[in-house]
This record gives sequence, structure tokens and C-alpha cells, in this order.
Amino acid sequence: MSVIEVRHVTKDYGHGRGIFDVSFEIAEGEVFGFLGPNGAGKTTTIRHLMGFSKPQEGELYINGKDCWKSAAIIKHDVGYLPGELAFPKGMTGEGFIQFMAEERQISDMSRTDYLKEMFELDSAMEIEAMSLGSKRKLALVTAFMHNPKVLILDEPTSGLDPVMQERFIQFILEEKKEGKTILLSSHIFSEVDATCDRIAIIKDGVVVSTIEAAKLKHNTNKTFKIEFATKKDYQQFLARTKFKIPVERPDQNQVKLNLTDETMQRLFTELSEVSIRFISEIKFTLEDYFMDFYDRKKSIAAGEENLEHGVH
Ligand SMILES: Nc1ncnc2c1ncn2[C@@H]1O[C@H](COP(=O)(O)OP(=O)(O)OP(=O)(O)O)[C@@H](O)[C@H]1O
Repeated sequence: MSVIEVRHVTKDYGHGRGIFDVSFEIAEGEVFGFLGPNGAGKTTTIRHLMGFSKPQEGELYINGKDCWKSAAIIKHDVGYLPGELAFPKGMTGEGFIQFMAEERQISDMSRTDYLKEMFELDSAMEIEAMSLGSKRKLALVTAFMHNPKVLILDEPTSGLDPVMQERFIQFILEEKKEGKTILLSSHIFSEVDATCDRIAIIKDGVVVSTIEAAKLKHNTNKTFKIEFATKKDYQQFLARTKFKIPVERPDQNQVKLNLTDETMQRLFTELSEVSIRFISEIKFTLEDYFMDFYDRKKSIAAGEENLEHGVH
């Protein structure tokens, strides 16, 4: 059963801004990445899921409850980390944690203490005096302290240093093991890649692609770069090869080509007749996949990416 459902949601702010016919579902226990640059529509979608905004068209549900009509229940049940942080004035971090604990009627603070330790939060400080990173840590602790089964996280690591970003990834993986359902909005490929089961790419308010992370990782269509020992070897290979060579670099005596597991043996037979300096696999990453939607023309102009990756 889907825990989160977004069905044909539109919010048109005019001038092409907003979100348009956005649909996706997130199953129980799934970590779903929502990937797009600034202004693509991630926060707008999330604000609708949290019941802050009413859709002009479409419906949103969490655990079968309409996000607009049952906004109060949704806010209670879901662990929400907003992109833009806002805290009450004149409080210390600890004061805010205690306030949230009372709101949620939490008496056992062991999970909260664990989270404070994990994210190395100095909660004694006045919130106003905290760095952006410390405020983000405080938001993380208060978003997760009541152990919610559903997490909605809007660019959760912005402002965190690389060590804390890595710790956050470990935390998400722990939560995933516990069977939590997680929506993670981000523009950081590495954190999406490390944590998500499925990824939706959003562009100009429209979901342009949804892909299973495993399909990206186990893509059987591979790209290799080969550098030949001499110009003679390079030319001899090009003259005799039966492969289609999409990228030739005569200045470096290099070619790039696509291989499947089946054609691998044929390549090595061809290469046995010439001398090579090296052969290396070019990994097809989430970033490459994403850039296909955002930057294809530029990449082709650079002469690098006119290779068929075959994951679409
Ligand atoms: N209340 C609003 N009124 C008018 N336009 C809005 C409003 N909220 C968002 N927008 C516009 O809708 C588009 C999507 O914005 P949104 O904040 O959802 O993007 P995002 O993907 O979350 O980006 P970011 O990473 O910058 O938060 C942007 O063009 C934004 O300017």
C-alpha cells in the first residue's frame, strides 16, 4: 500500500511558475528522492503534502488521509523538516526541544538524547546565536525525536558540513532499516544516490522522470575509455574495429565506446591486436541521468556525452 500519494496536483503561480500535474506514490518502507534545482517545485509539492497549501487541482494523501482536510493529523504524524527554518524567538535550543517534547507528550527522552549526540548538537545555546548548521541540527533532532513512521525532508543537509552530511546519510539508512517511509527532497546527487530506492526528477514544476535507483546502478550498458599506446595503434584500431565509435580523440589517441556484457569479449579480441596504454570504465551516475534532462544540449556541444546509456 502507498503511504504517500500525490495525484495530478497543480498549483499555478502564473508566469510558468508552480507545479503542474505532479503525480507520484511512495510505498511503505521506501526512500523516495525528489531531485531538482532551486525553483523546480520541490518545496511547493512538499508544502501541499504538509497541508500548508490547498491544491488548485488534484489530491494528496498520507496514510490514506487527505493532506488538506486532515492537515492537523498530518502535522502530528509526520516528521517534517522544512527547507527554510523558523524557530520561536528568545529560546535556547534545549528550551525548544523541551517545548516540542511537551507538545508531543514525550516523557522518555532517550531517543532525543541519541539524536543530539549523533548530530553533535550543543543545545544550550540561544537559537538566535546558533550557526545555520546548528539550527539545521536542532531542526533534525526535533523532526525525528517522536520517532515518526513517515519523514518528509526538504533539503535536509543544507548548511551541514561534509562530516554531518555523511552522518545524516547513515541516519537515513538506519531509519530505512526500521521500515520508515521517507520523502527526501534534494539537489545533492550523492545523498540521493546513497539513500533512495526511487528517484523523481522535477523540472519547471513537472515530474519529467521517475527511475529505480537499482536500474542506474546495474545498468548493463557500459561506457569505456581506451587510450592507445601510439598513434599507429589508435589508427589501426579505428580502421579495423566493428564497434561504432561515438567519441574519437585523435590528439590523445583515445576513443570512447559503449559495450554490453555480450560485446565485451569481442572488444578484448580486437584490442589483442594493438597496444593500449589504459582502458577505464566511465560510470554512468545519477548526475549523468539527471543532466540528460537539464543539460543535454550543453553536454553534446562539449563532445562528451553523445553516448547511448540506454537507461531511459
Ligand atoms: N507563494 C508563491 N507565490 C508565487 N510563486 C511561488 C510561490 N511559491 C513558490 N513560487 C514559485 O514556484 C516555483 C517553484 O518553487 P519551489 O520553492 O517549490 O522550488 P524548489 O524546487 O523547492 O526550489 P528551492 O530549492 O529553491 O526551494 C518557483 O518559480 C517559485 O518562485
